[in-house]
Amino acid sequence: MAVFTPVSLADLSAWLLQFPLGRAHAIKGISSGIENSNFFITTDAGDYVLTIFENLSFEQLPFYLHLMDHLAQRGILVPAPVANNAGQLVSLLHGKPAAIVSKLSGTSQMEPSPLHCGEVGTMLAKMHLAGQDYDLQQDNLRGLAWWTETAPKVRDFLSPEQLQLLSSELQHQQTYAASAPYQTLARGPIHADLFRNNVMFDGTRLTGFFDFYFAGWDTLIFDLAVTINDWCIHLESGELDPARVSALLNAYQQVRPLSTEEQSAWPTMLRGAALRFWLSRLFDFYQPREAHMLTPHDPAHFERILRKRCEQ
Ligand SMILES: Nc1ncnc2c1ncn2[C@@H]1O[C@H](COP(=O)(O)OP(=O)(O)O)[C@@H](O)[C@H]1O
Ligand SMILES: N[C@@H](CCOP(=O)(O)O)C(=O)O
Repeated sequence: MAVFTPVSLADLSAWLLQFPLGRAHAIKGISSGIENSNFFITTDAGDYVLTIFENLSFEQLPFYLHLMDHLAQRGILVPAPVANNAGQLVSLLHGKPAAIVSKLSGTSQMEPSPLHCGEVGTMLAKMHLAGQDYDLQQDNLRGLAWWTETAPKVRDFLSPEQLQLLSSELQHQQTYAASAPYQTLARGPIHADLFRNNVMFDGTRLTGFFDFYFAGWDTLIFDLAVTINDWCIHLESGELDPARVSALLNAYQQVRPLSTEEQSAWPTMLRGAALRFWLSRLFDFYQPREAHMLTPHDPAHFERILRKRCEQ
C-alpha cells in the first residue's frame, strides 16, 4: 500500500478553490496503489479521486488524461477527468502534478468468473477500436526499450537460473520485435496494465476501466496478453484457465477479430506480457522508492507465469 505524498484536508481545501467542485469535505488516502498517491475526496459536487503523480512528468500527463476523455466520449467506461477553472486537467499540488477524475462505482472483482472475463473482453475490444482515432502519440513507456534498459539493473539480485531465463526471454522478444510479422500487428493506445484491480464491477456488470497511467502506443495484441495473463489464470500456479480464456477471447473477437498475424504472435505476446511484469516487480522489489506505506508485489508470481508460457 502506498501514499507517497500526504495531503491534509486543509491542503485540499486550498487547492480545490481552482476547481468548480465547491468545498472539500473529506480526504482519505488509498492504500492499494503502488505507482501514484491516490485519495478519495468528497466535495460539494460529489465523490472524486485525486491522484498525485509520483513518476510521470507534467508533459507526459496530457496523453493519459486526454485519452480517458477521448474514450469516455466514445462510450468506453473510464473515469472522466475534471478540468480546473482555467480548463487544465493537470495542476501542481505539493510541487507535483495532480489530477481529479470521477469516481467509478463498484469494486474490483478479484475472483473473476467467465462472465466477468467476457465483459472485460468486450470492453477491451471496444476500447481498442475507440482508440484508433486518438491523435496524441506516446510510446508504451514499459515496452521493449524499458525491458532492455531495466534488465541490467536487476541482474545482480538474480540466481543463475533466473539470469538465464531473463537473458533468453529478452533475446526472444528483441528478435521478434525486429521481425517482419511484428511490423504488421495492429497498434493503438493500449491500457497496458488491465489487471483485476484496475477494473470495477457491480455484480457481473462492468462499471469501468481505470488507472490509465501505464497507457501508451503499442500492439493491441500485447494489451490482450497482459489482460489474459491476469484475468484468466489460477493465481497460485499461473496456469491459464481455459474457460476464462475462451470467454475473454471470444467476447473480444466478437467486437474485433484477431488477424492471422496476431494469432501467430499470441504465444510470444503472452511471454512478453509476463516478462514485462516480472521485470517491473523485480525492479520495485530491489530498488524500492520511499513511501509512507508500501507492500511490493511478488516478482516470483510473474517468473512462474513466464516459465509456464515458455513451456507452452
Ligand atoms: N476513478 C476511480 N474510481 C474509483 N476508485 C478508484 C478510481 N481510481 C482509483 N481508485 C481506487 O484507488 C485504488 C488505487 O488506484 P490505482 O490507480 O490502481 O493506483 P496506482 O496507480 O498507484 O497503482 C484502486 O484500487 C481503486 O480502489
Ligand atoms: N499491475 C502491476 C502493478 C501496477 O500497479 P497498479 O496498482 O497501478 O495496477 C503488477 O501487478 O505488477
